[in-house]
Amino acid sequence: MAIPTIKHVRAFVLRGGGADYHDQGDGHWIDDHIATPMSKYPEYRQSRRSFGINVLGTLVVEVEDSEGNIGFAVTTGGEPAAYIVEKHLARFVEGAKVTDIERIWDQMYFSSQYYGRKGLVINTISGIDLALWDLLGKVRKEPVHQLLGGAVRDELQFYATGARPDLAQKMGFIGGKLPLHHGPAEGEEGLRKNLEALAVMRERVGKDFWLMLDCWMSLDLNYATRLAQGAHEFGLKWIEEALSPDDYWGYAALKKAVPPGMLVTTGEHEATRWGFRMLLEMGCCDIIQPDVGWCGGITELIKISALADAHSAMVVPHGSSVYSYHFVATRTNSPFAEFLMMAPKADEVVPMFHPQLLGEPVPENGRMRISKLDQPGFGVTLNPECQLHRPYQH
Ligand SMILES: C[C@H](O)[C@H](O)CC(=O)C(=O)O
Ligand SMILES: [Mg+2]
Repeated sequence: MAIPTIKHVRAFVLRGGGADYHDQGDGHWIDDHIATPMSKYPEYRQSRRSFGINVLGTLVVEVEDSEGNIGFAVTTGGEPAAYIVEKHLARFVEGAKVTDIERIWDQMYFSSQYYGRKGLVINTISGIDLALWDLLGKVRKEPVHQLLGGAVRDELQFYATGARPDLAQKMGFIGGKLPLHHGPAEGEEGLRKNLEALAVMRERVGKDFWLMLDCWMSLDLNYATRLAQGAHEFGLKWIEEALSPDDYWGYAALKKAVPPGMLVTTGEHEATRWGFRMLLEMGCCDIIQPDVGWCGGITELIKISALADAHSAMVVPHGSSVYSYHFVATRTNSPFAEFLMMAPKADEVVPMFHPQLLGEPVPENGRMRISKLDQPGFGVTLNPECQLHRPYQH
């Protein structure tokens, strides 16, 4: 069979939720006084949008081959990412074969290393990489999980992230991860309130349901240690992203300091095999949480996951909807998945990247049959009602 070549790469920007899931309206639980590294400034404490968490918006990458097949993906990155796609990285994609994914990744990464390596540039590379996997799946008429070697289980099991683990329990999820509301600048009273919120939730869900705390990089080592110790009596399963992603030394110390049985997790703002190598070799955590749309895409996640396996660490990707479902299905060291509750009150299951994707599967009773992921590529289409904007062209 002749292998098609890639003819066009296009980058668009979209606003309003979706892959940039922090880009929500007023009153959403995800923007309600959540502890962040900016919480030390009172004026940026109440809302993450106030410091600009949603300035970028969604990046949509489309790749089209010589036979008219189109692969696409969404991630965070917006207009600056669209610029990088069109003005820089497109040259490594156009003209390549649809199977050249590994070489394209290598060229994108090393040609942008002098200004890239992490953050926006790796989000951008991830978006292109996911679009290429989607295209390959469409060309081969196979879902991405089959291209990755096939599913190792019949269904995925999910925990839910959101303000209402008690409702998530009723919806069949195996656990609930609460956002932490108060950072160190809110002192002892804030710490008390954090523990009270956990205690209230434990009371509501009973003793066996998993409860976790997502600290979104907001703490220091001392506070994180005290929070973990205080949370132990309420059966906290894990403390997530307690420290700055750059503080590998702090994570290694935190992992030693938490009560026995409590897990330390992090990695959603980490990128590439080299970043995760730091986390794994320094003994920073029990579970790594790469975001498929931010860590380098599927091509890089394969490497990150193999490294984690060799360190006996679990890989439970952060959010990222279908892009992580197809991966988690194929790995024994990814025993469950995250579902971000994007309903404003976290009281119902809505597709994580709503409204941008059509055909986006959601867990039912906290589970998803792998047969829900059997369409070619990632099995989703762009919602034609979303207004695509193409700010740059090459
Ligand atoms: C709830 C967290 O602050 C964040 O918005 C999502 C996240 O970190 C996670 O799902 O994990
Ligand atoms: Mg998190």
